[in-house]
Amino acid sequence: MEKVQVQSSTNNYQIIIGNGLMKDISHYLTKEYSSILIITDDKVADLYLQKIKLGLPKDRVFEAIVPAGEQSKSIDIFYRLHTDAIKFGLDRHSLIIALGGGVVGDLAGFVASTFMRGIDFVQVPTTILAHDSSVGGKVAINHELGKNMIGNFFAPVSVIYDVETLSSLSKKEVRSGYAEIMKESMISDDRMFNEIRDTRLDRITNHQLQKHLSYGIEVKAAIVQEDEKESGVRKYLNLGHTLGHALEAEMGYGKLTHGEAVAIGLLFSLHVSNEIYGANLPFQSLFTWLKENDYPIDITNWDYDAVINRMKSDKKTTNKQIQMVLLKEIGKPTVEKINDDALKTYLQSFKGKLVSK
Ligand SMILES: NC(=O)c1ccc[n+]([C@@H]2O[C@H](COP(=O)([O-])OP(=O)(O)OC[C@H]3O[C@@H](n4cnc5c(N)ncnc54)[C@H](O)[C@@H]3O)[C@@H](O)[C@H]2O)c1
Ligand SMILES: O=C(O)C(=O)C[C@@H](O)[C@H](O)[C@H](O)COP(=O)(O)O
Ligand SMILES: [Zn+2]
Repeated sequence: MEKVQVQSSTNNYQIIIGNGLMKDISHYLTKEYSSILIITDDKVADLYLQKIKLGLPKDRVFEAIVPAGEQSKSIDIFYRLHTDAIKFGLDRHSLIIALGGGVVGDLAGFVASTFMRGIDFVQVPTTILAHDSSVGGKVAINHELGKNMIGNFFAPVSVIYDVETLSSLSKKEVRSGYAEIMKESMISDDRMFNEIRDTRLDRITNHQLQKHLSYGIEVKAAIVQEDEKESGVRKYLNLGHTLGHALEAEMGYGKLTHGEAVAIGLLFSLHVSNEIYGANLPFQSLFTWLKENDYPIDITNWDYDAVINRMKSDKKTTNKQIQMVLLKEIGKPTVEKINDDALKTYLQSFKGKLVSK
């Protein structure tokens, strides 16, 4: 078992990573609660809801199950969960458990942050991607016009990461989660970037996965501890997301997974970095890794103006000026303002590069 401590402005919480933690979840709760609401999605419920309930007191536990997928990060489902919480009689001494991937974590965390102006919540991540989403307290739902536009910074009281659950993930979800690990390596360490790039996701061992997850969590925890509300270095965790989020919204939530969209964004960030800084970042090498691991990178049908318009609703935008996280080198992130004309040129040359390869 591994423990990582994170200091936030409201509380100090632990990320506990290990095998088989879920069935003993009560051991890891730091207080007695008047009642507990488990929020999960229908796929995760089939796999793990009974298991987690075995470790909780029977008389005070309620459950709310939402449809699996990005579309559940919606205002309607958010409202329905508040209705459930009121009807179940939750009070200010109740706990919400977010059991699932990043969708459930972001959604349930936002419900917890707003129910009676905020009650405790625990993240119980079940995807690789959720090593990122469960840490750092960004909670949100989507607006039709933009990703995570309605949300909050609200730290969990703990993160209990039972990595045994990861064995039931599909290849698509492994791929999606690894895009964020790739991101964390790109903003922090050339050696780790090379190691991930040399990893074939269909042949990954448990040992490799746990090493990469621990690495990703350490990078994320250190950054959010230094800059919780994203006034500085936390922006680097947004590498690949200015384009990634625009694509998720433009294609329709759920068409591309978050990680698949971020993966395209990561490649684009290398392209723009090479163009702007005259750098020699490993565009070809990342492109090859993405193709070898079956990331969907078909960009032939993009409407550039629509994509640029979506990029403007990114939360880093100031005075309608898009800002992208770029790299001077692997491990040396920067933030750069980019005007719309330049962005269109970069998108066109990016497409040209992908088509010619
Ligand atoms: N708050 C943050 O800091 C942060 C960081 C990164 C991503 N995110 C958000 O996270 C979301 C993506 O998270 P995600 O990729 O985990 O998506 P997800 O929660 O939709 O999970 C992906 C799919 O895997 C299924 N699943 C979950 N656990 C499983 C398991 N153990 N076995 C089998 N199937 C399982 C789910 O039912 C779902 O169908 C996006 O909305 C993104 O914006 C937030
Ligand atoms: O924690 C962060 O900060 C991140 O940027 C992590 C991202 O992987 C994540 O997708 C996050 O939700 C994006 O935040 P947003 O502020 O761009 O919506
Ligand atoms: Zn992300």
